[in-house]
Amino acid sequence: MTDTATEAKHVDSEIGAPLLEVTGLKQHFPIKGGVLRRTVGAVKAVDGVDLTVKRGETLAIVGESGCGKSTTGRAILRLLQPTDGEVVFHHPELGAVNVESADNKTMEQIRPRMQIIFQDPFASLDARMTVGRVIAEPLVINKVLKGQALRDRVAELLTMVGLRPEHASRYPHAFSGGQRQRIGIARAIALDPDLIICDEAVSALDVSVQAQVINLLEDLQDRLHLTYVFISHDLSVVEHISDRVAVMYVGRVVEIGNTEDLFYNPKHPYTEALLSALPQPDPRSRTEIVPLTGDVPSPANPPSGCYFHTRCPYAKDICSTDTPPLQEIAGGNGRKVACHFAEELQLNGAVVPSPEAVPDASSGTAENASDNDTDNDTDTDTSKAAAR
Ligand SMILES: Nc1ncnc2c1ncn2[C@@H]1O[C@H](COP(=O)(O)OP(=O)(O)OP(=O)(O)O)[C@@H](O)[C@H]1O
Repeated sequence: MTDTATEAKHVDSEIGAPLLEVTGLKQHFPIKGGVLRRTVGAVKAVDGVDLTVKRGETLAIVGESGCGKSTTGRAILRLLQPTDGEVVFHHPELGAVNVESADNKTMEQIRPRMQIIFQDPFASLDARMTVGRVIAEPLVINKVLKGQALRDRVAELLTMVGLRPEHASRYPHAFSGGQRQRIGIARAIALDPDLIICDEAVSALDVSVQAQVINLLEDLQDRLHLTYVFISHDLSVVEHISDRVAVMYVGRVVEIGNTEDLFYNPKHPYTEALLSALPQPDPRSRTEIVPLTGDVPSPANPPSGCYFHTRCPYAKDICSTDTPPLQEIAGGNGRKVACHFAEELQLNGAVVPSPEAVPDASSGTAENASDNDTDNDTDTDTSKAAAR
């Protein structure tokens, strides 16, 4: 399929319509104990997540380590079989499909449309595969192309991510971190997906390379009408890339809303605490830091009521007994918050670095970014060798 055909394929799809609707999603992992290895409990990694992802948008999922971001991503794609809940994917031809209960034939049709990019795209791949084979594999497995047409498509994909067709014959270890992530992106877009889950996709990269890869993701989103779920612990990156943000705490979404609203006017005390730890461009503008005292509760044994009450500076009696539902707040521009006092609390937002403060990645376009990666990446020697 040519690049132009890829772009045209999505023209009829309505930007802004729901692409993914997640309701009550749970992913519990059994805890085994005793000599008989009986199930004695469960790690409630994801414990009732509700969110909607609109076609064409970037929804970020943020939260401290262990709050269930990655597990949510994997359960959405059914890389894990969800314990409970619904994941409805709006397939361009099949319409609304329940992913969690779809049969094998339907899954074969859905899987190509939902892809994932990991922090290390090669961790689960055979290091002896050439870059060309890595990118071609999904096209081969799904019997989409073969022979010269396959080689042409791989060359096209390499060019689309800012690499060169001749890179197809090289091995992943010869590339820098930024280039390896570009290869992972080429593989993810090979089947012309609707949705890509980016799981800490730029977290391991040097900051300037990170900006170039983000630019590439944004460029591809425009060209291919992609929808992203962007899982990250880095709020500066999230502020730059996302249209909306879901904040997770111990397996649940506690706040979800438009990025700007949520960053400058948070409504959940946990969001306020996360934002107050952000570096601020002007120290005079620093708002009071809300310290996150204590540890994140174990998802195997979460507290009663609101899971955040044990660390919340505003907690009252009701918070330890009653679980606040995630619900839309009045005049909140569609914002949903799971806090008994969401409409009463006056919380501090963040003064985050403006997009200008993110290193200029304007030179990181598809044409020349591979060279910039090699210039800026820490893995300079091997990447320069690969570029030669
Ligand atoms: N296969 C598993 N078996 C048991 N527990 C698991 C499994 N996978 C994840 N967990 C637990 O589920 C919880 C959520 O993990 P998850 O990786 O989804 O969090 P996260 O927010 O993505 O964190 P990080 O940013 O550190 O990756 C953690 O307590 C983790 O230890």
